[in-house]
Amino acid sequence: MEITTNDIEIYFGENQILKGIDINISNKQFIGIIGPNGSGKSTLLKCIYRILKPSSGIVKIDSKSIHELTMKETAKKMGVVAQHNYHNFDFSVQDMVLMGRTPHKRALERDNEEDYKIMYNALEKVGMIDFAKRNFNSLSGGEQQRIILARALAQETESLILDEPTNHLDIKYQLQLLDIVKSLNIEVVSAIHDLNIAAMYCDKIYVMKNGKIVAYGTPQEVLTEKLIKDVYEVDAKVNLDEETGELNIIYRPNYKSN
Ligand SMILES: Nc1ncnc2c1ncn2[C@@H]1O[C@H](COP(=O)(O)OP(=O)(O)OP(=O)(O)O)[C@@H](O)[C@H]1O
Repeated sequence: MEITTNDIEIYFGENQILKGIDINISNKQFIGIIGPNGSGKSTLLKCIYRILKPSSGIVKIDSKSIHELTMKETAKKMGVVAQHNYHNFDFSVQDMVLMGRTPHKRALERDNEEDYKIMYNALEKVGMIDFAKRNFNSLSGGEQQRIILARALAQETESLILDEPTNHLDIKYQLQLLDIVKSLNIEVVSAIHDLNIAAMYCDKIYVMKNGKIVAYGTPQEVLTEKLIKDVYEVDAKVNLDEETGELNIIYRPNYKSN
């Protein structure tokens, strides 16, 4: 499946937050979106998963505008793991994950055995099976994040949209979450702050600054010392591990530069 955005612009009041964004997510690639705080990453993702309507431009799934699709059709195509998980109602963990099945069901159709199987599989996959009966709001931030991933897995979509999915996670679960996502072998687009994580998992990276895409390419092409300085105003040393071919980014704090 393919997701594209054509010349997306969005204003909040007089402020233009996205200034003509063209991106493409296809070929089962893991696409990262990086950029400083406030550069527009979440806003772009929200346009893709239909929380926001762009002021102009279109988002397409397989060359069809998403606004020609029903919400249910969209929810069969893309699952979302976003940053804020606050829920007013205190659902049980298993009910949260079963919600992922909604797009596959008719109105008022009850969850069947197959849905329960998918829910338990998803909980197993994220290592949260023992939490099935707990209340979602009683979980830690990291546990909640893994449940939200389980819900997206239960949705069995053709693509995933992730907005800082590893925010609350310790390093083990950061890697676990992204390993699970990577193993799905579907199109993924993810906003990521940690550049080393981006280097490890992304096939391609878009770099945003002030509402524009300022660079695009493989991690090795994009994550240069110059770009990190230009975009983040941070001095860094980028090493390429010859054995693994992996990038390793080390930051230089200001107090060490003087
Ligand atoms: N509903 C809104 N009304 C007004 N301004 C908004 C709204 N939503 C976002 N913004 C502004 O748009 C800009 C981009 O926000 P966005 O959340 O997309 O950035 P981001 O790159 O995801 O940042 P972060 O790395 O901090 O999560 C910010 O300056 C933010 O304050």
